[in-house]
Amino acid sequence: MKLIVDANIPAAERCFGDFGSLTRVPGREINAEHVKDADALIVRSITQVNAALLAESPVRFVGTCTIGTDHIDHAVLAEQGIGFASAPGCNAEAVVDYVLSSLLTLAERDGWSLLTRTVGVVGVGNVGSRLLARLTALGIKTLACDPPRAEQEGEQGFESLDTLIDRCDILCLHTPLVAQGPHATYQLLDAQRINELAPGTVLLNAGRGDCVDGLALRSRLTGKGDIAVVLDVWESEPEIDASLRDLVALATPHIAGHSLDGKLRGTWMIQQSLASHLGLASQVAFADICPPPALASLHLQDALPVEDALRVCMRAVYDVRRDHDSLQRQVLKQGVRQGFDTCRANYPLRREFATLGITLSGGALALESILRGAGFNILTM
Ligand SMILES: NC(=O)C1=CN([C@@H]2O[C@H](COP(=O)(O)OP(=O)(O)OC[C@H]3O[C@@H](n4cnc5c(N)ncnc54)[C@H](O)[C@@H]3O)[C@@H](O)[C@H]2O)C=CC1
Ligand SMILES: O=C(O)C(=O)[C@H](O)COP(=O)(O)O
Repeated sequence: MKLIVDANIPAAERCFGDFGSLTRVPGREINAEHVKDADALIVRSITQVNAALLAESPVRFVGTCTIGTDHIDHAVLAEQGIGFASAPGCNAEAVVDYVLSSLLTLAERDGWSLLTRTVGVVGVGNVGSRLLARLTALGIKTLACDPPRAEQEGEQGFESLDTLIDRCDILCLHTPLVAQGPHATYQLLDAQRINELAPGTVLLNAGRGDCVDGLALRSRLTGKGDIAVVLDVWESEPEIDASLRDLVALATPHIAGHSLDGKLRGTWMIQQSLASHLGLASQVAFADICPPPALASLHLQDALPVEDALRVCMRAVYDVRRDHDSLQRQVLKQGVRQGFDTCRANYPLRREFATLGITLSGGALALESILRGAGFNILTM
């Protein structure tokens, strides 16, 4: 069996080596020539899997080691009877870590408290529901918007997007890109909604770039300039709007989900799906491919203000400022397109909050529930 595998998929040899021979190709370069004699194609989000790619290909299985599937033409796969799997939820915890890191960083930079804000979460799936759970555990007031779920499960617990815009200090977008239909998300935040954001609002998008009208966002930032924006995802990646990047408070190159744990979980889930597609038993356990973290534990022995304690623990694991700075540096060096992709290809090792064990003593014992709520692993001494 011949497998074409995105070069940025970790542990691919370990996970897919038993199925056949692997050819590694950078995701943006995978083309019809590569797949003309392949049996399986394993991608991440940057390979457009469509009729043009698959027209002359005998591929029988496509797997994407990602949550999002907007790069996949599902109709073409169905027409050609090609098996498909994605990795729902694989990096959802990493995205939540990213959101908390971003919000606590902005709070510190601009002198406000996250704990007193109301946060609106748009898209309450694997990412949004985990984010809501952690925010709630931190005692933060939240509102949720998910019209497809409200339609299926009833309105209780869900609000309209307009209510969130009206009542929230912070708006976090975690919607998939859906081009058409009653719940389309293409430019969900259009010019009108962007103009309706109250001064001081923080807008964070870690869903898909096309869910926000970038030109309208740029006008709001160059005009009134009275909102703060965190963007991990962009229209036209990797050729992102350089002037929008200059205007936002935190700009990162679509890495919110790039924890090692999240990437490995994605690879492993697709390995499981391919094994089941082939009617084989999977030979790889997740524990076989996921290494222990370099930083296993941290001890806090006295009281700290709550948000300072959160930042100390969070930054021991992940600091979003590193990714923001790295994009800025790389864009200056190589230009927007190349800089964006270099940051992603050379992404440093990052673990999830849950990999950090925290022990507490003295005054720090009072921080137990808040640190656990933020996603850390509280160890007993
Ligand atoms: N920046 C990054 O690195 C990452 C980005 N993502 C993006 O985040 C998206 C969400 O991820 P998950 O939560 O795991 O997906 P999911 O499929 O579990 O949940 C998506 C939720 O959005 C809701 N939704 C759909 N249309 C909506 C609308 N018009 N308004 C409000 N809600 C709507 C759905 O009903 C669903 O509950 C992915 O599709 C992907 O595009 C995911 C992982 C990493
Ligand atoms: O899982 C998703 O959906 C994502 O957006 C991925 O985290 C993006 O990862 P890459 O495919 O860009 O490596």
